[in-house]
Amino acid sequence: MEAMLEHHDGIALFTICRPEKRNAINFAVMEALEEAMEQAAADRQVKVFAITGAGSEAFCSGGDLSEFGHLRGTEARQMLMRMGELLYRLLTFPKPTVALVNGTAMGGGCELATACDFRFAKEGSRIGFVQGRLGITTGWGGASMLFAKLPYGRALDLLLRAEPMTAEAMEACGWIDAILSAERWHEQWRERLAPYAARSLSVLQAYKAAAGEKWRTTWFREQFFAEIARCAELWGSDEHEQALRPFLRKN
Ligand SMILES: CCC(=O)SCCNC(=O)CCNC(=O)[C@H](O)C(C)(C)COP(=O)(O)OP(=O)(O)OC[C@H]1O[C@@H](n2cnc3c(N)ncnc32)[C@H](O)[C@@H]1OP(=O)(O)O
Repeated sequence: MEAMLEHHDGIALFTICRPEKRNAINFAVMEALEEAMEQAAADRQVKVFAITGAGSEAFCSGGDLSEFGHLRGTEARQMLMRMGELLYRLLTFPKPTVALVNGTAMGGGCELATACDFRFAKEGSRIGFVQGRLGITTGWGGASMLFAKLPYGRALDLLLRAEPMTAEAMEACGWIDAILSAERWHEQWRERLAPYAARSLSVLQAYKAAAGEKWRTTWFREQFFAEIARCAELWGSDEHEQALRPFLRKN
């Protein structure tokens, strides 16, 4: 089982279940995420959609490099567009969404979390938009979302540094909404989400409809998918191939 969907007190919790790969996203996880979002959007008992990773090490290490690292040309572009479409759907989801960052988040794992309305991180988590060190850019719309959600200089700094940051640094720049205790992680994120789940579905959906206007403009959509197309160009570059070589040799 690559992922699962559980329900707790009005919260639909989607868990990526690949701890041995630090919860990297492969095609099976994409499919499971698509199904989970469809179910959670349609289920009137669900008030909040949350995403986390299995195990105690990682939230999500981004795209599965052993599955995606060999993709070239059209195949790479299709993979990036597919996940980009899913993250755009998550960004415009009709109910509040939360990334429960329970450990390391790297690359596309940070893009996944950025697409959510809120990001709560377990203390000690390391978070990095590391794509720039791999000869690529964010390829799932992450930069477009980041520029819209953080002050311009903070967003650009994270992307250009392309290095793992502490949870404290990510909270200071506004990406993390709250750092929660490692010992009381499950209890604390439930406490944080309970007030949202206590609101009526019609109120939640009305606020999300208002929030969604910003993302549905032609300008934003074009920027979001142009970013993905640019990453697809870089995916086949020598710089990216060289950066992945040590990883692909090992896997
Ligand atoms: C789509 C575009 C993108 O997402 S580009 C960004 C892709 N992601 C990355 O570059 C992150 C690569 N991974 C790492 O830096 C580290 O594994 C992190 C996440 C920091 C975790 O470190 P650590 O806890 O020490 O674990 P580790 O490196 O020993 O890894 C454990 C096993 O998991 C695997 N793994 C990890 N990340 C990925 C990944 N993205 N795709 C596929 N496999 C991954 C490692 O290869 C390792 O496997 P094994 O135990 O050696 O077989």
